Amino acid sequence: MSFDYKLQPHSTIPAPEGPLMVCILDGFGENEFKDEYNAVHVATTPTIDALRAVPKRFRTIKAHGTAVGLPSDADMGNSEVGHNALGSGQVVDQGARLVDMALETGKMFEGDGWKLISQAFSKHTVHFIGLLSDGGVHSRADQLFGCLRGAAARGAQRIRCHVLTDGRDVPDGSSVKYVEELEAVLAELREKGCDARIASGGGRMKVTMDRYEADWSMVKRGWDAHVLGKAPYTFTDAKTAVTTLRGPEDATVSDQYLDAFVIVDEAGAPVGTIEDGDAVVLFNFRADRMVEISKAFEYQDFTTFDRERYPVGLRFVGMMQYDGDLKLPANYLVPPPEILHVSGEFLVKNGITTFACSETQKFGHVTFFWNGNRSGYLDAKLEQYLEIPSDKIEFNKAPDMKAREITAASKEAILSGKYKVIRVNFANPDMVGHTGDLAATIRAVETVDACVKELLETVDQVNGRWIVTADHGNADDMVQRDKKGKPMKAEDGKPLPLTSHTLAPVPFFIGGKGLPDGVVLRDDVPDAGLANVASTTFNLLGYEAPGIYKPTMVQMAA
Ligand SMILES: O=C(O)[C@@H](CO)OP(=O)(O)O
Ligand SMILES: [Mn+2]
Ligand SMILES: [Mn+2]
Repeated sequence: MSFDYKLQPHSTIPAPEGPLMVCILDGFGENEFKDEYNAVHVATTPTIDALRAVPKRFRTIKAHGTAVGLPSDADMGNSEVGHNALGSGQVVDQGARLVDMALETGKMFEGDGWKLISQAFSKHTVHFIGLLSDGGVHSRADQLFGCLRGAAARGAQRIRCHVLTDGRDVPDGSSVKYVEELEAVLAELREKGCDARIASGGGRMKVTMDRYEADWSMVKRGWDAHVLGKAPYTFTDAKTAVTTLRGPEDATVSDQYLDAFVIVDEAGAPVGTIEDGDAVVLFNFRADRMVEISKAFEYQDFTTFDRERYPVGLRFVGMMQYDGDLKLPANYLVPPPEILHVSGEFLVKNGITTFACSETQKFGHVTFFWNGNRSGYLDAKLEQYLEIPSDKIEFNKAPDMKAREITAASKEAILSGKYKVIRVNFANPDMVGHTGDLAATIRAVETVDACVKELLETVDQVNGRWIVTADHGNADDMVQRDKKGKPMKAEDGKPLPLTSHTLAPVPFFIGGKGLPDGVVLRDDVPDAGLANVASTTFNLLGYEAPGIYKPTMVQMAA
């Protein structure tokens, strides 16, 4: 029987005259630490402050851990799982957890993806490329180690690791520690007779891990280093590479931005180029930053940059399949989560029009992730997706990013009368927060507050309704803290910046001139999280929520 997408009118909440806007403040958490390092708290935000003061129309919701399908409540939220939950109304086991289970049960080593790479075990090299940290957003080092040990135990003769340093999901400077940990595992494999080494690397924001085609030159730098063995810097070991490229203590380069490097032998030859017949594993489970490098490996006729040499007979797999529509890559180690019946499908199947907008850095978040990791339109006749090109610089240098352009385009869409749903993502609190630059992050938050004001006023002009929320924390804590929550300082007395997301819940606001006074937040869903937003969205559009979704957070007061 085919799934029934028909939406029923809500029993008490009437449909709005104007549109419903759903506005995501990326990386804007409601943190318990309300001190000078909380950019959300410190910033001057009259709009959001006023929203917080409206009774029964503001609450916080969970945005991390098991509430968004991550392995444990120690896992911070991120955009992928956050937007998946927001857009699908459901909590599914996410990549991190699925890989954990595949390793625990040994299923990983029985699948077709593993069979493919194992063809290279006896006579060729197996390469592992990915983000080396335990951030748990894109990858986890312990999962890499599990794969490495699994390959060596099953006969891999030669292994090469190509490591992207993090400093974004984990403290900056921790790259050295992760390289040491990996070197220890590789030494253990060498003792067992497997020739295992690190071959190349670079910082995640400079090499390989571009997303949404913001800057393909990053991917080319990765290809050159990992495949061709060409990079601006060569070293004979990875720890020296990372410590040298970070530079002197008073002028360090962040782990995120380390230049590409290649490890060479005493004669200066790269130790691990990728050759005909080799196997390549991308060990990140998260999709967005693996799609471009996957295309370079997978597509014979790839022309976006000159690969110079394309190894023949590669055995190429992703940790997961990163794009189900493109079937990219064709081979993978663990099947990705299946996210079915997302809210966008209900909308288009009921003839409801949508406008979705963000800048490049978050464009796929409000489209691809929102739609359960589907690329392209669900129905091109009913939807318009607008991407505003992001700047190609470090975002603390231009913390306004493209917020004003996004606002202008969204206002136009709201006023056009063409769309019933307007979906917007402001990247600033997250992207600037990741730089660890407190002053710039405060500015980012203030800019977004001003933009939200404009959007709310525009929605009011057309008697619409709105939801303002976020996908996870980031700007709400900009300092590393000890177990008691006390800000940590470096030896020179400077605070240690926090570049990662936080575990904080996020705000959830409803309102709008077109929202009847009686529509208020329920007080009987205290544990609600991002997955409860979709039901709420349908109610505010005047429909009952689909039965398979997490419960709504609103009701019409009696
Ligand atoms: O930049 C990214 O890739 C992640 C952090 O690793 O951030 P977000 O989940 O907000 O996209
Ligand atoms: Mn995000
Ligand atoms: Mn982020």
